[in-house]
Amino acid sequence: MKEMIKRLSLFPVIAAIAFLLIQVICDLYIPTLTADMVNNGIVKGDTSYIWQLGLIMILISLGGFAAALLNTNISARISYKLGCGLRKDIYRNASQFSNDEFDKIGTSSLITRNTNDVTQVQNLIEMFLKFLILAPLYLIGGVFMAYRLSPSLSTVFIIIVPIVALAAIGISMYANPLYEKIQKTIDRLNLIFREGLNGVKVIRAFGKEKQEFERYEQDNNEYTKTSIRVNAIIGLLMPIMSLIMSLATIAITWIGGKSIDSGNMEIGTMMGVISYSVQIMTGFMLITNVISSIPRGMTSAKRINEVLDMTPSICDAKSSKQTLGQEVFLTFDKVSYCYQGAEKNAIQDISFSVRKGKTLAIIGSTGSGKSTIVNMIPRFYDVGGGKVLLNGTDIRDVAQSTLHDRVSLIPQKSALFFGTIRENMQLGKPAATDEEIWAALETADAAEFVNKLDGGLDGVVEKGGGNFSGGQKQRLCIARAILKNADVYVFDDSFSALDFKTDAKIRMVLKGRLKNAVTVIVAQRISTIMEADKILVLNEGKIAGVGTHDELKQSSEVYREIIASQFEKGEVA
Ligand SMILES: Nc1ncnc2c1ncn2[C@@H]1O[C@H](COP(=O)(O)OP(=O)(O)OP(=O)(O)O)[C@@H](O)[C@H]1O
Repeated sequence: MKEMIKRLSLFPVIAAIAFLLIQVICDLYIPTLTADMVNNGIVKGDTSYIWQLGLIMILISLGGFAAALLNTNISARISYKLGCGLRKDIYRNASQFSNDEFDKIGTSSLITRNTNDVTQVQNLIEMFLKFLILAPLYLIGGVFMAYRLSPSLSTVFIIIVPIVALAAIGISMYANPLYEKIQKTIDRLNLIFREGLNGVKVIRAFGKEKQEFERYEQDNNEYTKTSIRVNAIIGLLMPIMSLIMSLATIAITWIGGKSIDSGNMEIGTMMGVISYSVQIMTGFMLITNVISSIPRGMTSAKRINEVLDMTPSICDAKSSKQTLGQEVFLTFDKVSYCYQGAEKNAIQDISFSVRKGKTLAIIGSTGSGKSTIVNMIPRFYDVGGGKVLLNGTDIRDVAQSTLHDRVSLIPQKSALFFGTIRENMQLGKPAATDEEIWAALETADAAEFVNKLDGGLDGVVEKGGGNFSGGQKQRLCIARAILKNADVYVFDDSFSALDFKTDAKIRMVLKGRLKNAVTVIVAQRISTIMEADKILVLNEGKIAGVGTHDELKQSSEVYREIIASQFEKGEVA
């Protein structure tokens, strides 16, 4: 929470607290004036004193009202600005994360932290500025003012206030871990809900709706059970406080009544002390209302700090050279990588080199490490051993922005964004003209269907490209990637949704267009890669063969098995 408080601007906080103090002083002064009015005005029948004091009381009440309004306004501004800053920083930090950090925290948890957790912290700060300071001031101020009126009557408060305060602290400490559990369950609920919505078609196709619903229901019940438990504990506070304060009021009336009887106390004094008991009670009520926000807000602050303190494992070295060599070539030199928590390397001792104008193809069974290799090229993961060199320079010695400028990646999963075709294409080259975009679409065999869209380049792309078929999405992604002027073009299984004819047609046009760059193609189909200058055959993360199609047919058993399996399916022409 300290880190959250450090983010607040000093002046508005001081202003909010100052107005709060004015409000409390005004509120606390009223019972003393009431006692004075009863003892010296009403009992003695002094009308002018009653008018005079009445006017002062009205002015003080109005002052307290104005101060409360200003405090509320400033507190809301402070807390909303804090929330805005936190969301911005979480977004900025998370956008620097490498895949390792995303794997560690999880996308769903990041979303919960950026929404729910920020709101909890925001609420706590607002409550803190409005009530959390007010409550102890009412308590301490009320006891102090009551003591000034009657030391004997206020001994009742001196005994009960610490008891109730200790009960509140104890209950809050007990609730703290339960709030942590609640936040984690919300993370899981979000994860299952998100997965369920994204994969709704698969779930239906496999008839797994019931199992998925049960998985969700289990966490949902857990969340409800824990929330009910927390509320039952926190809910104890209010009745306990009410009971104690009622007993206190009875004690004050009894002791006060006896003192008035024996002529040792005036009636106004007892009325004043009872008014202070109401204010002390209000202080406790405020604490009760906000006490649940404290552990919840603190848990959320901890979760937010985890994201803000997380330094991306992949960052620019201080010695980052800003330039790459002029001669275009890509080299992997004995590269190995092991995913976090995995028992063995996903890829092991991978070495190859490809020059400008040449195509390297990577083939292998699922899970053999193809995507892992291509993710190393833009440094989405850093090598565990060995090195990756672009144009002769170790990519870790280059600023990431320079590297990303020179690498164009078409990921396995087509990523299109809500907007227009033009906006999506311009991600590849922000200043691309319509002619350039049409030329790229032509190369990717996408011009024809884009032409038929209402609005052409202004045609709408729905979220995730939902209004296009799998093959159309892949073609749009290819067009976007080749618009970018890069040294390396990486196609990670980007032709899989295309029919054989379109696949061959696009690859032929691409060969001419990308003649000044290195092309890396990952594919499952032999027909997609058989014309490549060099084919890398992967098996369980290791190289099982390197060569051209004809060479591998002779030398690689794994390659022959892949060909045989595809002949059986009739996939190889
Ligand atoms: N984020 C990850 N965390 C842990 N292990 C992973 C992760 N991503 C991949 N792996 C593991 O690394 C190995 C290689 O995976 P990779 O995705 O590179 O294979 P692939 O050849 O591209 O597979 P596919 O053809 O199915 O896409 C697999 O055993 C996989 O289970």
